[in-house]
Amino acid sequence: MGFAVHDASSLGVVVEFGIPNLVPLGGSATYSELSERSGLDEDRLTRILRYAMINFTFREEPAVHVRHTALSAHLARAPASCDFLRVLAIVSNPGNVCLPSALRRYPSTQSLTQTAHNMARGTDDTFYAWLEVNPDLRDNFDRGMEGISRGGQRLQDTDIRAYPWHALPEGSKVVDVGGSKGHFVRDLAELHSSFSFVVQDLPRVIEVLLEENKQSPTANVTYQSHNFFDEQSVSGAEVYFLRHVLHNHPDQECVDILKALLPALKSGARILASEYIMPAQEELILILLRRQMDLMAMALVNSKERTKVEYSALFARASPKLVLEYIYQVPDDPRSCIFEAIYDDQCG
Ligand SMILES: C[S@@+](CC[C@H](N)C(=O)[O-])C[C@H]1O[C@@H](n2cnc3c(N)ncnc32)[C@H](O)[C@@H]1O
Repeated sequence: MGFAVHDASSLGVVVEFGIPNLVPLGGSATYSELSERSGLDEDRLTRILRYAMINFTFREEPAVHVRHTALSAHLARAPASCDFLRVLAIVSNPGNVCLPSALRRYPSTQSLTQTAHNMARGTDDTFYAWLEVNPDLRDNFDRGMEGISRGGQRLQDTDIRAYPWHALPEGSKVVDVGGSKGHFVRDLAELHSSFSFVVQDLPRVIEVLLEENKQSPTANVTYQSHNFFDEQSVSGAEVYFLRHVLHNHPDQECVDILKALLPALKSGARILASEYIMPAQEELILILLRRQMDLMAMALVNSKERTKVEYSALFARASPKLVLEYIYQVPDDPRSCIFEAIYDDQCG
């Protein structure tokens, strides 16, 4: 287990150098051909791939000829999965491996700047502030968020199916707070043409989005730079959607993010928080994945994956007027759920 870091590092090299797409799906390529195509020297490439083969990623048959397995062929066919794996490899895992020394230095802190990420990168910036000043890594991260949502372990289809979007009034406004590349909102916009959508994120993300969507803008989607710790700038929307935002923050910051929404809420407005939930009991593999995500949240942002009860408590701390109405799930994804809190100005 101590060496398992190289499961991740070898997989990281495979996706970083785009090896899945360099091996023909119906044939083979030699190490020397792959070295030439990828630009990685043959000796290192061979050793990396032979390690990856132990994890059933590629196989060698006959000697020095590399072929696909089901796993490597999946990577060739699913660029979205590779985008997310690249985030793990390039952005997250340097922080993940620093967890032991970070906890030795900071054994009990909730500070966003005393994390394994800070130790790994030698920076005093929070994870997201650091991404803002590293544009290549920022782009890599944003593509990965779209990748995990479109082809990875956190499909946004779950959010589209779990919540009764059709029951919202015609012409509803939905604000996707921390919406990254707007991938969720653009899919939802296709299904609900009467709604209008605002995607909010940090300036660097929105700059890139505006540029990318210049040619073919989606009619009812707009993009806006907004720091979600500041007072919400779009008032009177029907829905404020936070997908995978709270799990990146310690409790107090989550409460601050929710409180920053309050001045914009009309009575009946909904805050929807879509998150993984830490199960009480589940299949072993699902628990492992949740535990892995939980430790990554600890390593990068001093946060945690929370149980349903812990998420519910965050709404109550933000305001007694936020009434947790319902928790939505789809039967085929017990890992994810959408918490719906409705703002009731008569409460509290
Ligand atoms: C884990 S990603 C989730 C992205 C998207 N909601 C999804 O589900 O794919 C968290 C997002 O929050 C954004 N974010 C982080 N800090 C922020 C802040 N202070 N204000 C606004 N957005 C922020 C990040 O840039 C990132 O896009």
